[in-house]
Amino acid sequence: MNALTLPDIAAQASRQALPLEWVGMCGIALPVVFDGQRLSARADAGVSLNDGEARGIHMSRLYLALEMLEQENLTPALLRHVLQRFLDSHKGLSNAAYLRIHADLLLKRPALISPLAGWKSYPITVEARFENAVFHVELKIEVSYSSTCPCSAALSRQLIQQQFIDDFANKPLQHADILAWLGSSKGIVATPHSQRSSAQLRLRLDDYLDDLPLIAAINDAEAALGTAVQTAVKRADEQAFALANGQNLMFCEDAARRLNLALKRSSGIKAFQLRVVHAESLHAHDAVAESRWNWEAA
Ligand SMILES: Nc1nc2c(ncn2[C@@H]2O[C@H](COP(=O)(O)OP(=O)(O)OP(=O)(O)O)[C@@H](O)[C@H]2O)c(=O)[nH]1
Repeated sequence: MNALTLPDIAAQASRQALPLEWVGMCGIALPVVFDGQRLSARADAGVSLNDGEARGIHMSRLYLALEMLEQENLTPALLRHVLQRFLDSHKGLSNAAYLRIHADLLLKRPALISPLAGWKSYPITVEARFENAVFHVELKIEVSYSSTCPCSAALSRQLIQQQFIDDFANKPLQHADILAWLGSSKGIVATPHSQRSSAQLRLRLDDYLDDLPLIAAINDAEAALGTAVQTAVKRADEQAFALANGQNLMFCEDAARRLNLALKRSSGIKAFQLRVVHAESLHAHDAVAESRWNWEAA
């Protein structure tokens, strides 16, 4: 059999000599390891194509470099190695390398009162880039929480007062009657609206971190928000959640401000952008607030 040489189109000269900012593959399936968990991930891997004369990059070389992520814990150092391999395998063609990893991180969360626990899924993206010999890592994290509208709560309280006036006007106030009234539907004639809400965090990390502060950032964000969505829930937990929401009324502006203050204190973060989305049950549209810190400077 004749040994034919395989045609290599990527090695041809480009008809239009033009550099490209990003060339690569998106949506590559691969397992990654983080905090002892094997996560099912999707990767976007790319390099710049600075040599405008070259027809194409070598996709397979980027793909094969991703093997490094299969066994080793995902750290800034590992991401840097992968990006360095992207560049080493594209000498003369590329001077910037990019990697985005999308996955869902599962964390076990205890119930508020009962001795139960359940898993919660957090969509994360780890984004690393090597540009002009400088290495950067960013994290994107989504955290779900519950928010109860403070305005709606005040309006509901007013209606409850009005109902109290209607039911007890010109009557002697008896403790037992009031207690029974409070336990009836008239005692809560109006309820404030609450919604499942989402905080989308984009965190630029300090240089030379040993680990990705994903779990710490999630924990700090949930502590600041106060009413993270729950996993396993018995009635005692639901009651505690109702109380927590009643003590934690917030507009989207409140949520954004709280997160801003908490993330400034969170370690390993040198800049951030955040966006909170309250998927309103009052409206068919969302209430949204955004905040950033050090973003342009970092
Ligand atoms: N550059 C480029 N390659 C593509 C594209 N779509 C598919 N490929 C394929 O990706 C495959 C791998 O490309 P290379 O990494 O250059 O493969 P190779 O030449 O066998 O590997 P090397 O010898 O390391 O260069 C090739 O078969 C390409 O046809 C595209 O849009 N651009």
